[in-house]
Amino acid sequence: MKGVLLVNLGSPDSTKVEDVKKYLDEFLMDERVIDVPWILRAFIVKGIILRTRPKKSAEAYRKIWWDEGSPLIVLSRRLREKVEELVSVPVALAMRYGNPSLEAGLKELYDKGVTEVLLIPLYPQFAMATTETILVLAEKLRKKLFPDMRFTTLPAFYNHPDYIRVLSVSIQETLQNKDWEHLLFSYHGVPERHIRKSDITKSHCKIDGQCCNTPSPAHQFCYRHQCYETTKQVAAYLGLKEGMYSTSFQSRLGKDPWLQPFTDKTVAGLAENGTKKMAIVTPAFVSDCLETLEEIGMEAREDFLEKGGDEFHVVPCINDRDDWVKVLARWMDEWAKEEELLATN
Ligand SMILES: C=CC1=C(C)c2cc3[nH]c(cc4nc(cc5[nH]c(cc1n2)c(C)c5CCC(=O)O)C(CCC(=O)O)=C4C)c(C)c3C=C
Ligand SMILES: [Fe+2]
Ligand SMILES: [Fe+2]
Repeated sequence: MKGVLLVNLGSPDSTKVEDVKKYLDEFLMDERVIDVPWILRAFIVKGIILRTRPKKSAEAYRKIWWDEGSPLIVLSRRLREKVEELVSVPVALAMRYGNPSLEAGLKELYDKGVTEVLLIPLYPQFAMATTETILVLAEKLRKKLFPDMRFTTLPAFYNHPDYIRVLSVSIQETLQNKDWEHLLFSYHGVPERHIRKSDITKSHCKIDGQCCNTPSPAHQFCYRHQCYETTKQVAAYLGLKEGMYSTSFQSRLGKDPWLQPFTDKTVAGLAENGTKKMAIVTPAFVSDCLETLEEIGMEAREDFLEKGGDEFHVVPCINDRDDWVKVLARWMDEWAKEEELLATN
């Protein structure tokens, strides 16, 4: 029997400092997130980051937490419920870190008799720190606990026409009747090293002005290329002219070089250069979360207005929009009917 597992990043169980610490410990000790040898990672994470960050992050989570819980979890649950109503196979939900765990999600399907699983990492663009770590853990759990299960993975959908349409329409709807001079596409950042590590050609990704526009097999796993491609295709769909939009990367951590330009500097620069009305969309996130609601919706907004901007419009993530639910359900049905996944890719 077939079934689907939707997998998102995860959140702490509550906004208590100890729960945030437990979540950050599991998240940041992942070798695909902080990709240094274990001993150094343990020193950085346990010896430095976990001493101060949980308190600060817990305060940030408190500002965005909903009565039902973490926005990311609540929105992912709503997505699962809505999708399951439209498809003929069971759909479970799991988080890479925290709860409901990947193990619990697989077990839920297994207990229903599912042995053929479609894994859907809820990330439009591939990254070692997101998609890859889900697939690695899922395979580890399969081997150990569910050896008769078989997995198929939904490929990154950063350029799929259905996804581009849903994202573009969500932008159109949010910005209709609003004035804006510049639309910023802000993606979660990653260290530059992650891009080089995922380069299957070992020589393509120079992280310069050219590589992401030069066709290469490396782009199948290049987060930076995939982000720029999402921007390009949405801009084409919306008919945006050059100069009206740009791409940036947010949420950096630590001292390594991370993908640039940075969102905070870009937002400040726009205000300082006289942009009065801006809009921002965050396509690396399918569900609204700490990084969109607090970092963009609160911090970036405040900074833009303080530096002279007048209007700051935030486009919500695609969350559980009906058109997105229908697209996901169609992809699942195509897989269940053994058609080629994302055949238009
Ligand atoms: C080295 C650190 C990090 C990498 C690499 C990274 C990549 C990455 N993350 C997301 C999506 C999300 N990240 C979120 C929170 C978050 N991310 C990091 C660090 C890295 N992320 C931290 C420390 C945190 C926790 C919050 C904080 O203390 O600032 C979230 C929000 C989770 C929530 O509960 O709301 C998401 C979603 C992507 C897509 C990505 C690489 C492409
Ligand atoms: Fe992150
Ligand atoms: Fe590139």
